[in-house]
Amino acid sequence: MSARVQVKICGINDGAAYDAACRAGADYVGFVFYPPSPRSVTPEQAAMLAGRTGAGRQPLNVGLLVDAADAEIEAVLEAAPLGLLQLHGEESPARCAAIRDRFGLPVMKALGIASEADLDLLHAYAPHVDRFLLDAKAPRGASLPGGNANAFDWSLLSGRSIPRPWMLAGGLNSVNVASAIRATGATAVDVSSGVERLRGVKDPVLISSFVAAAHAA
Ligand SMILES: O=C(O)c1ccccc1NCC(=O)[C@H](O)[C@H](O)COP(=O)(O)O
Repeated sequence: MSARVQVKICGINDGAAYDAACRAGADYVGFVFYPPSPRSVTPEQAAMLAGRTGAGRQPLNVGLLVDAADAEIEAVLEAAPLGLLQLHGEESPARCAAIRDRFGLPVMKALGIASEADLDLLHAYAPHVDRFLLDAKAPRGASLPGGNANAFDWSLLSGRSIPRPWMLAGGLNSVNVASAIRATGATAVDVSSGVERLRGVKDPVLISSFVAAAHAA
């Protein structure tokens, strides 16, 4: 029997969503430390959310940063108990390595995938990161580098060996997540827009149905 697919709910910014993710059995929750995002939280808000107990298992807290300077990462880590840093900007392999060394936390590099050429980058990053998050590229003119509800061509991943553990992201929801898992062989999935009622507002019912659909796949 194959292991259950892991689930990350990204962009948690209120207690009801955090509790719903815990109750549903999400493995990871993502806190967005990027003020232009409607999902953004302060380090103190993330700490409050991560400190909630009583709604089931505690997921691993993931801090999402976009081209953050060391001082910003330091300020986040002083307040928020994170277990994984998701780098979602233009961080180079060397910058990923420097962040991993300096802060002593595992690093997950997000890569936008639109073509085979984007997958070639995996090899440059692999020695310097612990995981990949394979996401759609932001559409031209998008205000955010991620969390845009668009999917990439999953067939690009079929038969590919990815040189680190990885999560599939981009335009997933409870209706398409099983097909996405079948098409790509993903063993972990990440969602943000697909569990929102309005942009930036998570819906506990959608969180629960997404996790159930991923686990049933
Ligand atoms: O979600 C954001 O607001 C965000 C802001 C800046 C950089 C990345 C961001 N989100 C990245 C994520 O991890 C999303 O979960 C991933 O892109 C999938 O998003 P969606 O297609 O909306 O499910």
